[in-house]
Formats: sequence, C-alpha cells, structure tokens
Amino acid sequence: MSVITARQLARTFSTKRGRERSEVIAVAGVDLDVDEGEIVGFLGPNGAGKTTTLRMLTTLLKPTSGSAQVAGFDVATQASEVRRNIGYVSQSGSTSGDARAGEEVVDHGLLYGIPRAQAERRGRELFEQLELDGMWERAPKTLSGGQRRRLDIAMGLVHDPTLVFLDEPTTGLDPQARANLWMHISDLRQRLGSTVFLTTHYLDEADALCDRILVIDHGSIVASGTPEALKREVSGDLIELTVGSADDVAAARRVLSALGDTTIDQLVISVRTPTAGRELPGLIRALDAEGVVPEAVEVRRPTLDDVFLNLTGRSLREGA
Ligand SMILES: Nc1ncnc2c1ncn2[C@@H]1O[C@H](COP(=O)(O)OP(=O)(O)OP(=O)(O)O)[C@@H](O)[C@H]1O
Repeated sequence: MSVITARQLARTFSTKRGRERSEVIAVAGVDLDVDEGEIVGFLGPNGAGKTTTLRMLTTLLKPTSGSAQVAGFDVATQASEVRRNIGYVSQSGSTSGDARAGEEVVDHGLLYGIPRAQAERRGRELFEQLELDGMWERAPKTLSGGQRRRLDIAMGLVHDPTLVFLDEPTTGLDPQARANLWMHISDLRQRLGSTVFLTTHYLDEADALCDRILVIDHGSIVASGTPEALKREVSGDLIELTVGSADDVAAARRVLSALGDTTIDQLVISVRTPTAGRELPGLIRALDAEGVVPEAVEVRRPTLDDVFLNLTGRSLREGA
C-alpha cells in the first residue's frame, strides 16, 4: 500500500535581486510512490530540490501546483492530519538548547497530543535504543554532534510515527556515527514496520540503507529503483584491460569491441558490459587467440555515482 503519493508536485519561489524579480523552479513536477515499510533514499546534488520536496510532503511548505497524499491525507487540505501521522527530523535539528534533552523529547511528544507519562516512557526507551543512556538530564548543547543528531531522531519518533521523514540525517557525522545511525534506522523498520523517507548526499548511505532510491536533479526525478537495479540497468560493469604495448591496444580493442563501445587511455582499454563476470572467460580466450597477454584485468562494479553520471553527464560529487 502506498503511504506517500505525489503527482506533478511542484514549487516555484520568486526571488528579488535589486529591482529584478525572478522565478526559481525548486521542484519542477515530481511523481513518486512510496510503499508501507520501505526505506527510500532521496538522492541528488546540492540545490536539486530534495529539501523543498520534503517540506511539501511534511506540510511545511505549500506546493505551487500538483498534489500529494501522505499517510492517507492530502498535504494541502488535511495538513494537521498529515502532521499527526508522521515524524519529521529536519536538517538543522529541532532542539532549542536550554531545556534538558529528556524534557525536549517529552515536550515534543506533548505537541503531538500524547499523554506525558507515555511520552516519558517512550522517550526513555528511545534514549536506550539510540545509545543516549545517561543523557536525559543533559543540556542538548553539551552533547556531541552524533548524540545531538540521535536526540533529533528521538524527538521525531517519540509519538511512534509509522512514517518518518529524515532530512540528511547523517550530515556532519563521522563514519562510525553514520553507520551507527543507519543501524538504528533499519532497526526502526524492523521493529515497527515503519516507512522511512530520507534525503542524503551520500551515495554509500543510499546504497547501504535504502531499499529504493529516487534520484532528483534540477527539480525532477531522473531515476528510481533499488540500488542494485539502478546500477545494473544504467551503467553495467566496467572492464579495464591493461596491455603491454601499442600494438596490443589495437588487437585488444578489436576483442573488447564485441562487448560494447570501448574507450582507450594509453595502454588501458575499457568497455562497459552488464555482466562482466560472465564475459571474462570468453574474453581472455579471445585475447589469447589474438596473441594478447594482458598485464592486468580489472572489473569495477558500477557505483551510484556512475548511475548519476550516465543520467546527467555530471558527477553527484560535483554538486549542482
Ligand atoms: N525560500 C527559497 N527562496 C528562493 N529559492 C529557494 C528557496 N528555497 C529553496 N530555493 C531554491 O530551490 C532550489 C532547490 O533547493 P532545495 O533546498 O530544495 O535543494 P536540496 O536538494 O535540498 O539542496 P541541498 O542538498 O543543498 O540541501 C535551489 O536552487 C534553492 O536555491
């Protein structure tokens, strides 16, 4: 069952520079469907429209056009119902600084209309699960970056939402803290069957954590699929063959051309093929028949960055 549906969801901002007004199309018309229990990663370079989409889906921003249903309610006409049924952890975090960490979480629960005792019980449970033991009485500003991010997540989950939106949950965390948070997010789905929709810049995060990835670029979705399927369909494996001489380059190229378009960089000939593993034995035999003895053969599995590069001609790492 679909718990998030968007159709041609779009948002334009008008900005003023001096006397000139101009329009920025932040989100150009997004269609998406997310099923119950899925962990979906929303991936794209800086300025692609991730946060704007997320803010529309969480009712913090009105769409300019198009529609979206979240948890069974319309984001434009049933905003308070949507909010009651979701958890949202923003990029900047939601802690205010002065109150104790535990109080912040309980207050957040009260905001969602759950009784104090329940908010406290659930808050303490989350502190334990998110490895925040002993932090209940601490002021959030005295916590480390990773602990604060986990506190944000506890706040987003205190009312037991089955649908959670996370905006760049691990930005600014060290690799260990990131991996740790991935574990908690997966665990959440495992235990509660929650649906998680998260934005990220990190390819490895999308790869490790998400069942499905949506790639957005310039305000439009350019790809959707499991990390594996995207990599398989769009790029294929890269075979890189290094030979010992210029003569061998020509012969090796003839052999590799049977698999697809080759590129040559000095003594390295490359070709992309959907299933390199299956091709390799035949390739080696064909090279042998041509009298070419490779110096090295490398197979590189496609990365999500290759997917993005194929789709847009740019690397995700380069940003917008
Ligand atoms: N309030 C606003 N007024 C004007 N332009 C805006 C506003 N909010 C966002 N934009 C523009 O809309 C585009 C999309 O921004 P958005 O924050 O959604 O991207 P993003 O993918 O979340 O980027 P990042 O990864 O850097 O957070 C950008 O060009 C941004 O400058």
